[in-house]
Amino acid sequence: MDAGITFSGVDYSVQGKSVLQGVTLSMTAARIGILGRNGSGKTTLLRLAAGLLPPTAGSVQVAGVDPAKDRRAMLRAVGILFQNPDHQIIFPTVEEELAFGLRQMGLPAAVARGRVLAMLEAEGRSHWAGATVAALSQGQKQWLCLMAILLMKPATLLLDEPFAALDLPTQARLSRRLAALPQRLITISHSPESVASCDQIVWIEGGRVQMCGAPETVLPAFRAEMARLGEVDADTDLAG
Ligand SMILES: Nc1ncnc2c1ncn2[C@@H]1O[C@H](COP(=O)(O)OP(=O)(O)OP(=O)(O)O)[C@@H](O)[C@H]1O
Repeated sequence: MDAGITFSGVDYSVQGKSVLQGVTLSMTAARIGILGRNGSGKTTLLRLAAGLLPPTAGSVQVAGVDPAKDRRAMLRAVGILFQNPDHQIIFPTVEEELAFGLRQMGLPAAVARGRVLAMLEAEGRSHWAGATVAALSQGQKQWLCLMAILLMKPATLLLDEPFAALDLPTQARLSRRLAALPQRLITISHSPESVASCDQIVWIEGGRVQMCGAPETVLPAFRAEMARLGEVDADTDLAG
């Protein structure tokens, strides 16, 4: 595996609001889970790691490269799956959407098309090639976005709640498929169960790293804190 993703003293503010403060992290393990409550800053962290946002202060490095400065290098380095596929999909048909990343990487149209059709066939979904994206359900759109990323074979996959819109059999299939991938996976979740098999857990709270380490250390502390907060009959502590 490569040198991973490092954050050094990263702050991120938007519209005068401080979203992340002093984040210093080294994400080098093969399977990394990012846990935290709603609004804690998880998605922002992922977007910084993908170079979609530049830090307000500090620096982010992906395999030694600033992801916000070298977008082309990032196509091979990281692929990001957004929580909402509607924020990701650009093209009207499945085939065009799947081919887009490959075309950006410089592949000729005929080669990109061949890879897209081969993947659809391997997935038993050849009939989807000309289908309009608007005709797909949310779960099917999420699957489409994941396939688009897998076609590009990035070294690290950044997954923002990848199971949120999927039914249980599809979740199980996707879990098996993700588990078998050779790439580094960084997965956001609210649920400690879904990241229990990761090698490294990053717990974000209020825009800061609350804890980072092995699941045996971080998950009991996270569960205890969530249980404590659940006892408190108020949501005034929720970031907003
Ligand atoms: N563009 C923006 N403008 C204003 N506030 C923002 C913006 N982006 C993020 N925030 C704020 O930053 C905080 C963290 O947002 P973020 O989406 O990173 O949280 P999250 O941990 O991924 O939440 P969730 O689990 O609910 O998806 C939230 O309070 C959010 O309102």
